[in-house]
Amino acid sequence: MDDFSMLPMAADDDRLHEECGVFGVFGHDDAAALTALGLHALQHRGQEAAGIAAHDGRRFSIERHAGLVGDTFTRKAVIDRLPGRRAIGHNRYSTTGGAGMRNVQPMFAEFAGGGFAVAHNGNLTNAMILKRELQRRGSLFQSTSDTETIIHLIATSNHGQLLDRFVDAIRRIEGAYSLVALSEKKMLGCRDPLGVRPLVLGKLDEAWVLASETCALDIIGANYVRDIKPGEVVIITDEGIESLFPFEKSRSRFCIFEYVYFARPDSSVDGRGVYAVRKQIGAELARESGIPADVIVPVPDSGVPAAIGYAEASGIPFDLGIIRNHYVGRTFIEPTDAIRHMGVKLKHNANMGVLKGKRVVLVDDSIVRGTTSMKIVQMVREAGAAEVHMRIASPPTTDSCFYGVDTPEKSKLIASHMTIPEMASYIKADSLAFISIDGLYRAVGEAKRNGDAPQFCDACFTGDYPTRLADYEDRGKVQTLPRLAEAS
Ligand SMILES: O=P(O)(O)OC[C@H]1O[C@H](OP(=O)(O)OP(=O)(O)O)[C@H](O)[C@@H]1O
Ligand SMILES: NC(=O)CC[C@H](N)C(=O)O
Ligand code: SF4
Ligand SMILES: [Mg+2]
Repeated sequence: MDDFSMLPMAADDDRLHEECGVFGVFGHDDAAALTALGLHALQHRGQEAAGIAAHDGRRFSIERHAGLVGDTFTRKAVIDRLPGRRAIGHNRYSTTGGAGMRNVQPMFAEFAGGGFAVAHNGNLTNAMILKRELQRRGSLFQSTSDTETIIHLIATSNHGQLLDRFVDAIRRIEGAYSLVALSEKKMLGCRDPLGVRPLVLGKLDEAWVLASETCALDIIGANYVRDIKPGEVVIITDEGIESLFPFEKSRSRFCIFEYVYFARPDSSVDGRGVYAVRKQIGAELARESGIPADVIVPVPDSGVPAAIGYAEASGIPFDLGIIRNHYVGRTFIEPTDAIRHMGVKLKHNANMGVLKGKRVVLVDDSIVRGTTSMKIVQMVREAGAAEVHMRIASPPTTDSCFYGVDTPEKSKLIASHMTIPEMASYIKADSLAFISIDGLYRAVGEAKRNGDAPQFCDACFTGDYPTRLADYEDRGKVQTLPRLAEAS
């Protein structure tokens, strides 16, 4: 069997998966409890497992558990096992390596100079190549996650001080990473040179806070200070905060899909409110591909802000024609194929009174495999709609993500092998339109996409990857089989 355990995993089901959330607090008596709250606010970024590592000035403690933050970290006994004024945490949705406990973060290592815990959002694109090289030199990997590579690069660095070793390690990794790490004396935060994944700095009284998104600052009442810059390493100690910029300056390529789908609408990235951007995408979409209709209906939850923007710009009333069941867990187990095909009905149901006899425009953020749209169009028709038009708040998803978002492989992306009219007939919509790539850029405040130097990562819509994909290009070569069976 070919092993691609160190390559991003292809999602087995029909939805886009989240990525990960990271959080850290330095200098607060309730560091672990605040971290649990921060992770709870970031729960949308990963639901497989959660973990917290804390340091009390003498020792580290760590708790890692499968499932949601609230399943474990609301228990006083668990928080009591995480003493200290410093803590970091992680919500995981795996992109490299299975979902088993040995891959759950934060990862912890004992170096000659002391303990080190690290939490990673993103995905490394050369982790497998580095892993092979490190193993040949004697490194013993405990997991199959890309993140562990960073630990071995630090351990085997020729530099002396931990910070120099850390910088040496991040200079060798490629791809996307927002990291939060804890050493004996410091909390580190860092973003890859292109700043693909988000990371913000906040302050709560005297304590420093790092978080994937501003909504995690809000939950604990911390003030937003600023976004960590692409390629920046922040070093937080009892003496204060310092920054290093160990990379050559390059243009930022933040993930544009964070604005479309991943980030929480109440978060801001680089001063742009995610909710406002989503509404603007809807407005652009209405201008680009408006159609006479009676009602604008979002596919909840992720389609809601774009549908509001579409309705405002088109002057057509917005209404909730589809109701979502919030108790369907994101990892709901559908035991048989027949039941699996009913999947969307478990989550969405038509609100007949709003749809009957109406010309309906459905607004969703994206089409990945087409499963959701096909089922929703059918459901809306069965509820008596006269016409069903689908409008999508992102360009067609033609390519997989290698930077921390678990998309299916390219061949499973409907837009990789169908034209828009073919997709329209596949999902049985009366019409289908996607926002243009320039329309999307306008919605985030740019005049248009700069083809020579794109302002964002938009590779899943353009195939224009901002970094080399070394492991992917190398995938035909010898693979390292995981020796230990693990949950996938
Ligand atoms: O074309 P498909 O393969 O069906 O995938 C596309 C759907 O997946 C996502 O929603 P999801 O159901 O993941 O979650 P949400 O509730 O956050 O919108 C996205 O918002 C689309 O609705
Ligand atoms: N989605 C993510 O950001 C995952 C982080 C890391 N690549 C892992 O698989 O654990
Ligand atoms: S490929 Fe798409 S989802 Fe992945 S980082 Fe780039 S824009 Fe974001
Ligand atoms: Mg959705």
